[in-house]
Amino acid sequence: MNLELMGQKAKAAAYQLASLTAQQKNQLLMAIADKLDEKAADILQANQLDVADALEQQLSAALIDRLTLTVERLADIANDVRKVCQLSDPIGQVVDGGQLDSGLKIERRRVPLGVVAIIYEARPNVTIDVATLCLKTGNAAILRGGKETFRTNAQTVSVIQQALVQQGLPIEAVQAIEDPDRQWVSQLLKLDKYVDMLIPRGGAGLHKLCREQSTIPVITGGIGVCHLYIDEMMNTEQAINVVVNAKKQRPSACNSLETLLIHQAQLTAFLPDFIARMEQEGITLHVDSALLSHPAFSGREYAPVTDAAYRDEWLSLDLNVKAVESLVEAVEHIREYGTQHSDGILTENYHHAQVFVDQVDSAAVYVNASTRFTDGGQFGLGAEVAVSTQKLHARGPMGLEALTTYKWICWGQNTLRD
Ligand SMILES: NC(=O)C1=CN([C@@H]2O[C@H](COP(=O)(O)OP(=O)(O)OC[C@H]3O[C@@H](n4cnc5c(N)ncnc54)[C@H](OP(=O)(O)O)[C@@H]3O)[C@@H](O)[C@H]2O)C=CC1
Ligand SMILES: N[C@@H](CCC(=O)OP(=O)(O)O)C(=O)O
Repeated sequence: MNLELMGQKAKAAAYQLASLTAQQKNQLLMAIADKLDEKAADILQANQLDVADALEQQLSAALIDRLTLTVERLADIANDVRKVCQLSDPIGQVVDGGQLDSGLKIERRRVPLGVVAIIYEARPNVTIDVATLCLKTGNAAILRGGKETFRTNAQTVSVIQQALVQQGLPIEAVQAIEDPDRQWVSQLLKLDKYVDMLIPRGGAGLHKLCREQSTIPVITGGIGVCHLYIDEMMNTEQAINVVVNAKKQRPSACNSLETLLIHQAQLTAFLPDFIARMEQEGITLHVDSALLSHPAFSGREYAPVTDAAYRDEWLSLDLNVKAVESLVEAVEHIREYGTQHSDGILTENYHHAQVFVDQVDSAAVYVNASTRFTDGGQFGLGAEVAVSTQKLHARGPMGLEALTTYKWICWGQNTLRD
């Protein structure tokens, strides 16, 4: 494998993609979706081998859940590609502009970034989501997925490349680093001559590596230590339903709930029903040591939460619980232990909701809703390339617009500056 050559070819492909019409790009995406359906058996077979290896290595349940494709999941992925077709193409949109006194007519026009590289977890849908969003925005992509999903990714990338060929486009528009050796990741980080944006999706080690070694501008898709705060003014039953959804709907995802903060005025009314429901749902509570003495917890064994557990994701049916004296204390806890991903308040008080929204510095802040909504599909973006946990140049679920930049186009009539 020659990464320099890969970069060169990706750049050349990107120039070609940049001048495709919306119709041509949509045709390509439809071809990818149809090929995914056609090749479903091959993809699922490769995935079964990846999953079998992961099971043999006794990898975590969260990793295996992310890695696993089913007939339904694969059909959903293909349908998501079709949904991206239906979105309007941001490329070529004139953001603003006008006629200047000098006579120049200027336009600020949306254009592709060029080449986007993504390092991501062992989650096969990401390969398709990222590739289709990049192609729809006229960007070439270099993909480096998690080592546990290399067989599945080889199949899905091949499907994408077959669709590219069918549409008369260069296969280098979507390339994958197929060798799992991490030395290629280190080399990729230095390809600034060809790669315009790097998106590392994953944990702290990956982000540190990219921050320290990448010569390419980086947008981080970071871990989600997500919180819900139950305010003193909140209906107990509704709050419990939201907590169950945020924790249980897909615990392996980065936007699932890890820590529940409860206003102390709610404890007596809330805890008995809450504890019973958690038992019923199979959710294991990890209780703050200061809260363990509450009578609602007596007669049962609970492990106290460690500081480290507050700072990390469970990604399983485990949940930290802590009482706070005020909204201010809840916000302070989230500032200290959160990862600026997704955090929410459950309240019937509009003013409290506003304070929370203003004071919590996360990519997605929720009022009376589950944190599980932080997702490009759910936000109406079709899909996502990552959930950015930084502020520049994109934040939260990154859809089509996040894969564009703009250009100033200046139309003159042999116009000269005075
Ligand atoms: N906000 C977002 O968009 C996303 C957030 N996440 C968060 O990240 C968490 C961790 O996920 P996980 O899969 O464990 O992530 P990892 O950081 O372990 O792995 C993600 C990718 O980075 C690579 N990688 C990690 N460390 C290095 C390194 N030192 N050198 C080279 N490559 C490296 C991995 O390669 P290899 O295969 O060799 O291990 C893999 O391809 C999730 O729980 C989730 O919260 C995950 C995805 C999206
Ligand atoms: N946005 C996605 C989760 C984001 C994601 O892919 O990250 P992860 O679950 O950590 O691999 C969803 O809601 O399913």
